[in-house]
Amino acid sequence: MANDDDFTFCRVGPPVDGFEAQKVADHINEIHIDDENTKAASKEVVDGTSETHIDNGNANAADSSDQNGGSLREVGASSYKQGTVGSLTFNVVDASPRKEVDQQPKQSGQGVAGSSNKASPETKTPARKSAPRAKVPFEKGYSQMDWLKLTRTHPDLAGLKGQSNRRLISLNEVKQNQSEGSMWTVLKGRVYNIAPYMKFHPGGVEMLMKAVGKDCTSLFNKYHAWVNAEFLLEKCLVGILDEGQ
Ligand code: HEM
Repeated sequence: MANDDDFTFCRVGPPVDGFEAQKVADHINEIHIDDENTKAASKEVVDGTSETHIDNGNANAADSSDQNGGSLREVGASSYKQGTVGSLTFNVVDASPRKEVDQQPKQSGQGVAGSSNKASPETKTPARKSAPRAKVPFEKGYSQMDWLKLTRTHPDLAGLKGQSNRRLISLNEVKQNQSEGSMWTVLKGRVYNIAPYMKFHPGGVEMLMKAVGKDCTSLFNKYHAWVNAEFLLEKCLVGILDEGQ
């Protein structure tokens, strides 16, 4: 060995047969290294002056650095320590696999994908069950913006021809309006002519056709309770459903 004062060793075991530790260090039994990864104490051969205690953990890092002049550095997946005892310097390399504690923050980062972090309730991301989207690409000129423009410019989208839209309408009358320009539906107690909205409906014509001639409130709520139909269909209002009939 070129420099007798410099020891570098990797997690050595207890002295092997025939090796007399006492000849190398007087206080060999007072020296121990606690490794949190294994909790197994390894006895190291150094020139002990007083008890030397090295913890492989952040909480006690001061023990190793301050008292013994050692330092802790992270080298890839292993930890690497350098310490001094008396005039001797020594290095401890822990090449054991990283503990689960180190892996936990990484797992919580993956929580968004909602896959493999079942063990910890804190890191669990609530699984959001949403219905599969069934939006239909709109034809040119039939976007929601185009619909809003039309509602502002068209004089009679409902097809009222001068009639009041506060009129009470029976469900029977709603059923009778299922022709091309006059497709009535009931939504939340109001009767609308949805014929002009057909090609603008983001869920497609086929879906909206299911609403024609009947009360579509439950279907509407099933797919998109959040949609503000009162606003969207304001100009399509024909009347109020006569609940009594
Ligand atoms: C009667 C008035 C209705 C209006 C004003 C209306 C309006 C809308 C609007 C604004 C959207 C886009 C929602 C979004 O982007 O989040 C939409 C999507 C949709 N609508 Fe309607 N809708 C009506 C009725 C219905 C009915 C009766 C059905 C089913 C039979 C239906 C089925 C759908 C579907 C499947 C979508 C696509 C949902 C998605 O993107 O996840 N709609 N509708």
